[in-house]
Amino acid sequence: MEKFIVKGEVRLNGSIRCSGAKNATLPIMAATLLCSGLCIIHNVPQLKDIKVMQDILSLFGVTIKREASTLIMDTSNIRVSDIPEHLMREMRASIFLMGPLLGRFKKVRLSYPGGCAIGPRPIDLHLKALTRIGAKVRESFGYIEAEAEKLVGNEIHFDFPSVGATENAMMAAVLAEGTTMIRNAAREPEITDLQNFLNKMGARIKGAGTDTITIEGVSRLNPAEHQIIPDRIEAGTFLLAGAMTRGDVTIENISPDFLFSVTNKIQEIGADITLGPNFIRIKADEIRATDVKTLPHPGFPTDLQAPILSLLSIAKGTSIVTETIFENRFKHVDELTRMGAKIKVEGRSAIVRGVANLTGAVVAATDLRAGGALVLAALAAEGISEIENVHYIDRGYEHFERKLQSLGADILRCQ
Ligand SMILES: CC(=O)N[C@H]1[C@@H](OP(=O)(O)OP(=O)(O)OC[C@H]2O[C@@H](n3ccc(=O)[nH]c3=O)[C@H](O)[C@@H]2O)O[C@H](CO)[C@@H](O)[C@@H]1O
Ligand SMILES: C=C(OP(=O)(O)O)C(=O)O
Repeated sequence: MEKFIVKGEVRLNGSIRCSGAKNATLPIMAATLLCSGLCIIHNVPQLKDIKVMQDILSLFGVTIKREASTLIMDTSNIRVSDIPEHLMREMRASIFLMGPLLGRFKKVRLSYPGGCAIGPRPIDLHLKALTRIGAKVRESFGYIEAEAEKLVGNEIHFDFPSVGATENAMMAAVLAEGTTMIRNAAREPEITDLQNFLNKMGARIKGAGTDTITIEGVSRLNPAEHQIIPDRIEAGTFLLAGAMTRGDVTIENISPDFLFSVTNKIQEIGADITLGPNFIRIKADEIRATDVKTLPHPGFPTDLQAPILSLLSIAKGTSIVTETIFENRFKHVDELTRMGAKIKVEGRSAIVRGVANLTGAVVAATDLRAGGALVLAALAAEGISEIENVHYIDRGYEHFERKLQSLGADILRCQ
């Protein structure tokens, strides 16, 4: 198992280029199953989750070639297939296969998706949405089967704006007869990216980015070429790394619009933020405590809760971080405590008493963003830290240590 060795207390300095967004790429890759022909997807990050999606799609007869950050995906010879349970379990995003397969073949059978252990992650909203447009869903022996003679547009109202359920509903409804309206839809930028890709394929979707999405069904979709949006979570993590090390870091190739909730928070705690048309720069010195509550977009993203908790652990004063999206997303707290952080979890909140210094320790990533958060803590800590379970970090941060090294960090990957 690989680990990172980090020597802390180096101020990060310089600029990095933001990679393409994992959470936009995964549903878009799944959406290529909706057409027959050659789709070209640019700005695809090299990540473990993307490789798993490639493996799953190749079972369906999709041939995929990577040229640098471009995927050339040929869906001309798709066949229906089962997805082995071990691949479904690899990541949450395997559930994205459901919408497109149902849309295209009117039938899908798969087991429950896996993914990071950050609390229960039911798929009831996905299934309800598919049922609303005519699918009959059966769940038995750990498998879900959905089929429909035809899919028919309808109103879907989500009790909660689930990102994945909104995306699955969009991908199933594009080939339905008539119009589907999704209310209380999630508003994340990745949903707008999916809408843009599907529309390039010939879909008629509008409203992504708002809480109401309208999909006028069409009879077929064509292959398309698309550029994935930048990864706002990666950008946010590097901004927080800049603040954590009292550094001066510029993230290039990122639209500040994606990150207002994060840049506002960072300003609130005393760092200087410069927003450009296509970049964000952070300069930080002393950091003050603040309260943070995760919310669906445009609120503060849950995927940056762990990284900002690391930062607040060395802020001046006491902060309260409340996680409202996932029930069990504070596993990094025990590890941060080993590094000298003073954090107490009470229900859905973490009370963080800022300390002057963290100290290096051997810690283990418990999930993707928890792993990112521990690296951030190690960058600021006195002495040397070892971060185990790097495979979680590789799920979602492209060339993480290389990018940090380019900013001056002393970080090495080893066995
Ligand atoms: C691949 C991907 O894009 N992952 C992101 C996506 O995950 P994901 O799509 O899984 O997140 P959701 O928005 O669906 O989940 C949010 C909340 O809704 C609940 N829920 C969801 C679906 C459902 O059928 N029933 C239900 O109760 C979940 O348990 C969770 O408490 O959005 C999350 C919230 O921004 C991010 O943290 C993940 O990085
Ligand atoms: C939780 C995440 O991803 P997933 O939904 O794929 O588990 C994440 O990207 O932080």
